[in-house]
Amino acid sequence: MITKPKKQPKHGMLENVMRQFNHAADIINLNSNIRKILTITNNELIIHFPVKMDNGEIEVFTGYRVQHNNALGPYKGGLRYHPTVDIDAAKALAMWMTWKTSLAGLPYGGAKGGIQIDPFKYSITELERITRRFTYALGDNIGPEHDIPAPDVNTNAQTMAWILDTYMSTKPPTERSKNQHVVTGKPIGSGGSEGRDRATGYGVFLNIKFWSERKKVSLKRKKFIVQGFGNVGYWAAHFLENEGALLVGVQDAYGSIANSDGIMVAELFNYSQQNKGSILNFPNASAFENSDFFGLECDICIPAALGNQITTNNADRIKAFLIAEGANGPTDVEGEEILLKKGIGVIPDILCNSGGVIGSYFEWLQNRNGEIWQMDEVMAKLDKKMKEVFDKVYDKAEKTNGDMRTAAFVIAIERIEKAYVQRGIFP
Ligand SMILES: NC(=O)C1=CN([C@@H]2O[C@H](COP(=O)(O)OP(=O)(O)OC[C@H]3O[C@@H](n4cnc5c(N)ncnc54)[C@H](O)[C@@H]3O)[C@@H](O)[C@H]2O)C=CC1
Ligand SMILES: O=C(O)CCC(=O)C(=O)O
Repeated sequence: MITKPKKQPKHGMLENVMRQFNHAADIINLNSNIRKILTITNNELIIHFPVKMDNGEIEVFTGYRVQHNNALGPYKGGLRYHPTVDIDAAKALAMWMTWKTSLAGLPYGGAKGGIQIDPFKYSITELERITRRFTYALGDNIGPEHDIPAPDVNTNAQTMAWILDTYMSTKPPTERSKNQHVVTGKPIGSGGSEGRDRATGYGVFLNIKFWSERKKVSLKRKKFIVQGFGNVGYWAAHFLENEGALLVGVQDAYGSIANSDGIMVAELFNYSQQNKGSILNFPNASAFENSDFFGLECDICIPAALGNQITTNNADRIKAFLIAEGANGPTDVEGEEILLKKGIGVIPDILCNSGGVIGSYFEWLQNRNGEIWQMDEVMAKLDKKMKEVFDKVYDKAEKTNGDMRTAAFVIAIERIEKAYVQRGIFP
């Protein structure tokens, strides 16, 4: 069994998102001044901050927050704790957030950030101090009506609760309760919303379902594989299994497992919870080489881990008829060209994983309005919104005889372009 963490992908996401943007901008002949604005990020913050470790030593960490564009509303996007977080990764991920929130019709711009850290090397008390010091250092560069972080890779509701508490403690007592929506993805008891935990994975599932309905394909007994069995991968697998599909392969940071007869999602989840979040050595599946993962026999493939996973190295070996991008930027431009040539459907990240930020928007609205929505209400609203956005993208791709990513980018960019033009900046 493979026991060492996998080699992480090289950075290249910034180049990827820029190529995706420029391709769509060329197609719509985007106003050159607006293109200039959207090509750069508004603000880039790099923070070096010291934290006392459990052994009394000081360690200095590097955190990032990049705010790409806020033409449509406050900056919005997650915080990632991972060794690959750097300024280029944060810029790329912030840009994808701008296109995602615009495509979803939300009143938000795009941002992203995080800390360059392997969180598994630190104790929970150290992670709390690191998060609090980072929040303190960010100061009013975040804020409920300015820039609203949320969970991403290796951050969760607990991380958001620490950020909320630290941010609130910097405000006068009379202001504190007005700041609950400075982060989303909080625990339910601290202003979090029902359904936000599953919103991204549920959105991935819905996109697969809507796509299959359009193609008149049943999901019953369809085999699927998932890369990344964290928040997004687990919930997407859970909902797909409920629909009758069969999980046959999983890869996480530690290794790959497969069983062509099916892996029970709940069993694997319970196992990974007791195994420090890893699927390694799961008894009801066999381990195999990481490099063979995307070549597994299956119908649907869900990359739900990091960027640049489907590339020229493996795209031609993919057997699935559909790629549903749970992760941000999992497919690079050349990889996608190969997939499209092979006739494989690709539901692009800015559509496929947008259930998360839509769920965050619902949380933010509840906090702002002093409301508490029930789970069924949240899920019904998410369903409705995802269907609207999916239909827009699918119809546009069909009408223009193009791919869904280009269609999604065109819709997203045109909405921002319209906002700039309406304000009279670019007559
Ligand atoms: N959490 C959210 O609401 C949203 C997350 N996303 C994107 O979904 C992806 C996954 O995020 P989460 O599930 O929240 O993170 P997570 O931290 O909950 O889970 C990440 C999973 O990926 C695995 N992983 C890490 N490195 C890997 C590698 N090199 N190869 C294979 N697996 C690897 C981990 O072992 C873990 O199972 C990221 O790209 C994130 O940006 C997108 C929209 C919203
Ligand atoms: O929920 C949010 O605000 C953003 C989640 C996120 O980081 C993403 O969609 O990539």
